[in-house]
Amino acid sequence: MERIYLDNNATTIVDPKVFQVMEPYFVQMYGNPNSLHSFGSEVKPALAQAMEQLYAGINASDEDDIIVNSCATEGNNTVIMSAYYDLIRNGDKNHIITSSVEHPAVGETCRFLESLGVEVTYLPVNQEGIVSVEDVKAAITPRTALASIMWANNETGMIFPIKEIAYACRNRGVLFHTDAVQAIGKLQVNVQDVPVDYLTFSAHKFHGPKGVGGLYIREGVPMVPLLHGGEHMGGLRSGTVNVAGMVGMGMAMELAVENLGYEIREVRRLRDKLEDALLALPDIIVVGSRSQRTPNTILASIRGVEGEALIWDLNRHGIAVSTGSACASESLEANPIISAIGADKDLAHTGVRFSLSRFTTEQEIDKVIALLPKVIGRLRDISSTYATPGPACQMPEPQ
Ligand SMILES: Cc1ncc(COP(=O)(O)O)c(CNc2co[nH]c2=O)c1O
Repeated sequence: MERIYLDNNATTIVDPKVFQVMEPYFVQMYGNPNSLHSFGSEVKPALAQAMEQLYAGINASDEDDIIVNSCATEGNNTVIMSAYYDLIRNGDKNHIITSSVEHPAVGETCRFLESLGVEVTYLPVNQEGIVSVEDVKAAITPRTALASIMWANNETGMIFPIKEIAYACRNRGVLFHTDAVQAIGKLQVNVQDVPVDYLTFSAHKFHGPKGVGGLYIREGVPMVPLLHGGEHMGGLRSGTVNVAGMVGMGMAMELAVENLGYEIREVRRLRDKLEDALLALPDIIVVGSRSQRTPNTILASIRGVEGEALIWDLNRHGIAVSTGSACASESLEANPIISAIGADKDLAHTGVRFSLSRFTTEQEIDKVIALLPKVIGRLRDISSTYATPGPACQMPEPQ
């Protein structure tokens, strides 16, 4: 059976060009870059080039740092724990600001710090699923150590006003971190234009390998390492460098920037084609306006159809989608994002996320469009809660 992959916000295929540059560092040039002999020294030029690609990809200046780690979960933990060690445990701060729709790598790390006595403000989102910069400003106190707000949400694709939030934090002397995992390769990320202090990303979200990520640290801002035990990454992240992974991530970053125009035009066109077909069916809503959304993502709520049921039915036809972050895929709980925007309980159990990539083809989208009415119709026919097409789905009234 031909399979169609529409879960790119969970992970992406490694671009063949990325795999090609990685391969030699598994079986030919496999030395440890810290070794003094030729096996170690021969890999250094590739690491230097990869670092240049990462700096160029987010327009970082030479004075800034980018540390290569294992993933965005590690990067998010590193930033938040650094704020705790440096500013809260050893300083006079005791407050962190984040949003109620962050990836668990931020949300659960903040909850862990609450167990250590840190005060955390979880900002709400509006019915579009977006955090307001006014809410960030209002939440800042003299004891706020850090604000951490994602650039784009992994379930809805909604893009947050990060430039405004970054300036609001800078003007009030608060360090600002953004989780840019769902932004790299989908919108322009320029740290000269957007004054973030920390920024995290993960290679497997933009056609690089799993198990390698990056943490950007602006010159002069504090960083207490999470991992100790060696001088790797200037002592900011100990552990033998994942040479092949770093080389692959550098190339993936270069290609992500190179293909941004295609993503914004062509991937968006295919996403809109699929979204239009979904909205032509009765009792379906999509979270958030397209103009405020990453070009590849649709979070749809399909009245009368449990999200998991639709996933399994589509999976039987070879189509891969998800109810949201893979981390939550096993749970049958209401989709927290749809709940957060104020939609009713029934809708919150019917969320399904479609996320495309530059490798998605028009033929694949056409096949999914042809199949959806049958799959949704079958599930509604056997649903105990869905009788006939209800009133056109209304987004909840603004509170
Ligand atoms: C915004 C965001 N931050 C952090 C992470 C964690 O990245 P990792 O540490 O490299 O895994 C993810 C992964 N998000 C998803 C993983 O599966 N479905 C998702 O939406 C994410 O979307």
